[in-house]
Amino acid sequence: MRPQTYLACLGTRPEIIKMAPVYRELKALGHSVLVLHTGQHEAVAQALYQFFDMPPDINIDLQRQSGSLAHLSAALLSGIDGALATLRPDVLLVQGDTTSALAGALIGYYHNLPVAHIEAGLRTGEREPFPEEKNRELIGRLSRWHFAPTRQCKYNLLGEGVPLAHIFEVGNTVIDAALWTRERLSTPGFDLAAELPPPLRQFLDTYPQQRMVLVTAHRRENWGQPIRDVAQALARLLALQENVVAVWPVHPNPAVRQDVEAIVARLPLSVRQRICLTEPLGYQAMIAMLLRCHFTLTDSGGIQEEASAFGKPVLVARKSTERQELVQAGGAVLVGTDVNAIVEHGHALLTQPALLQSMQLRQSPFGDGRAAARIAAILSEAAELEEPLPVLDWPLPVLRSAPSLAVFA
Ligand SMILES: CC(=O)N[C@@H]1[C@@H](OP(=O)(O)OP(=O)(O)OC[C@H]2O[C@@H](n3ccc(=O)[nH]c3=O)[C@H](O)[C@@H]2O)O[C@H](CO)[C@@H](O)[C@@H]1O
Repeated sequence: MRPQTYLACLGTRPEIIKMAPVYRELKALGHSVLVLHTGQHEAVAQALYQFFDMPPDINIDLQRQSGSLAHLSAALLSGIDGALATLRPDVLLVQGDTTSALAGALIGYYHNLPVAHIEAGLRTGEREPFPEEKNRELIGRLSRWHFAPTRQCKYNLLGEGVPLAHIFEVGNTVIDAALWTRERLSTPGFDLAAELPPPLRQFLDTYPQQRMVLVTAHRRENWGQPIRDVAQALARLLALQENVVAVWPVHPNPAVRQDVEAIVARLPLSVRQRICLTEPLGYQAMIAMLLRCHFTLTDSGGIQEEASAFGKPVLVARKSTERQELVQAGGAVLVGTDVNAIVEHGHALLTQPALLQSMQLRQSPFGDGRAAARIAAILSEAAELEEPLPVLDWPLPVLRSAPSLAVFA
């Protein structure tokens, strides 16, 4: 084996969760893996790095002057560029569709480094999710290895001209992370109560038997009225079902938090007391809540994937999804943020056991928990064969002579 140095460039909660299994597997094969934390999600990041035993080697001091994506991108580009001045990794690893991942891939390209894209090929084919859809398309144009979680993702990449030899269908590393974490929850001596924020602990003690709906909402396109509608729908659902409670880890974004809190504060006590709005949860607590819930109502990508690994039905609070596999397998319904649609589907899941059962998948369409091991093996094998590792050798086809316009008709 020829040991390589990999640089994982990442900065948000879901990237840390999804990169951790790859970090672990590459290290287990004897490679060196450096971690560059971009600082995009500061509040929750350090606890996650600690949980996954993946300490950052470099932290960018990200000065955010505003909420603007342009400022964020500019700061990330110069921060990652600066960090690379002192490092010479063989391969740059990026994950998913964040602004950190796009900036990392672009800087990799500027520095002539081969880029490996983990979770490649997800597409809605629409403008939304904004800006993630465009981020992942662009990362696709900059990457040497495309680690597609599903067959559909592989087809999406083939349709964009990525050569088959560069695409590897491996599953999603989030399933690895979720199954690993579930195992830790059952380690003798593990104290879940210590991982829960005290108000949530108290809430679960008050409602030990009640069916629980786990809610999250944070997508940019849902800010404002759509998230308020999700909160209204939840309130109506709980008003219809007295024996049901909800846990909602509210995204730290002040706009999201204020909206949700204001709506819940105005509800009658009989409903309000059955909704636990909590701060963002640590990963073990989050996995425990997923295992405990009846179903989840979410606009999060990672939660859809994790829920499928645990056989939990998902109501997807979005207009479009890049995770059609779950809808097609019957594990999720795309309900959007329409109040009536959410109430109708939520009520059906709470009152029709056969429907609930039909949505409890036995197998996740997103993988079997071995995605990271496959990724590490593929990268190691490439390092054996190629000297030096090629950066990008799949140029788009260029038309050398003007074709007749009929070709485009
Ligand atoms: C458009 C889209 O779908 N894009 C996705 C987006 O990520 P997302 O939508 O999945 O983002 P979030 O919902 O923030 O994170 C989810 C993770 O956080 C855990 N969690 C959540 C709440 C909490 O209180 N405590 C926690 O621990 C949770 O279990 C889960 O693992 O970016 C990723 C990175 O590139 C992409 O991979 C991915 O396609």
